[in-house]
Amino acid sequence: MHIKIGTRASRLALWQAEHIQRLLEAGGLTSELVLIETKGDQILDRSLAKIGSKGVFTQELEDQLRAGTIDIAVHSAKDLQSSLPADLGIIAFTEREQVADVLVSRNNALSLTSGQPFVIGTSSTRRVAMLRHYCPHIKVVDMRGNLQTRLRKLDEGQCDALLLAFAGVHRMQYDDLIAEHLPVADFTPAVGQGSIAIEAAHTLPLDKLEAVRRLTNHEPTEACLKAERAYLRRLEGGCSIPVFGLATWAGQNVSLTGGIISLDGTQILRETFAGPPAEAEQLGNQLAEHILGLGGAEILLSIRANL
Ligand SMILES: NCc1[nH]cc(CCC(=O)O)c1CC(=O)O
Repeated sequence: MHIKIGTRASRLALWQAEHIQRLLEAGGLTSELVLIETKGDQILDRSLAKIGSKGVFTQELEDQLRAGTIDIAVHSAKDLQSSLPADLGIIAFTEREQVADVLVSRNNALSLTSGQPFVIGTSSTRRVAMLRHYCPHIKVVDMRGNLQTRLRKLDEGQCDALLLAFAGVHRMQYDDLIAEHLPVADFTPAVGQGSIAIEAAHTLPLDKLEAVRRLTNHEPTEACLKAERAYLRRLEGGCSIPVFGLATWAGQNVSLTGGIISLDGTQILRETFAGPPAEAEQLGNQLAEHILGLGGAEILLSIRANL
């Protein structure tokens, strides 16, 4: 069996696609990569929040899934919108990498807890809001582009440090630049961070779907991501809304922590619910209802009005 894998062409996207290739190859499947450019790769002068987050890194891949020119599309789970079109679905989530955000700098002595002021480059509304909340002494500058572009801007002196997902930094082998791992209890990651999602059209032949799923899907991660994504979906948050969520597999249960933070960092809500993995999506929905009831609905309205 031969699988055509659609992927973006950034180094991180290629690492992810090649990771999937290795998993397929270990099970005796051959595959090829089809490189596809998305709007998010082309438009680099505007913030993601302004482009509109919906499908900005995924639309062109989804078009080719429908056309059948690729069998599967590989995405960072974090970049995949929480509601997929009816004719597409996620068929697998890979085992999750460490989920935390890390502080990346040429100066390994930098620390967010030391109280020393410095400048961080990030374009993530979640990270900006959390920095304002937990680290008001830190100045934040907007910084887009792929990892390599951001590191170049760091070296040009546009900032002293970046705030990034450990998963991407590690996969690109920049571990030497990690000055600090941030605690997930405060800097709760974005939904899906650290896992790779495989998307397919419902027209994908069943034998291919089953083979890909058997070789790449990690069930505990899948249950966690279902809970997180249901939470995000209920809040209708794309990746540009500062909603966060992290589920872990705890004994027999999935434990889901999720919340929302206002853009200026002044208001933050975060709660934890647990339940059986078979009801992961209900768990996400229940937590979302709870957060909305606590005042999350008002925070969400003001975020939408200000993005
Ligand atoms: N939004 C961009 C993006 N999508 C996935 C990752 C990192 C790897 C991952 O979490 O899967 C990143 C960069 C970052 O946030 O640092």
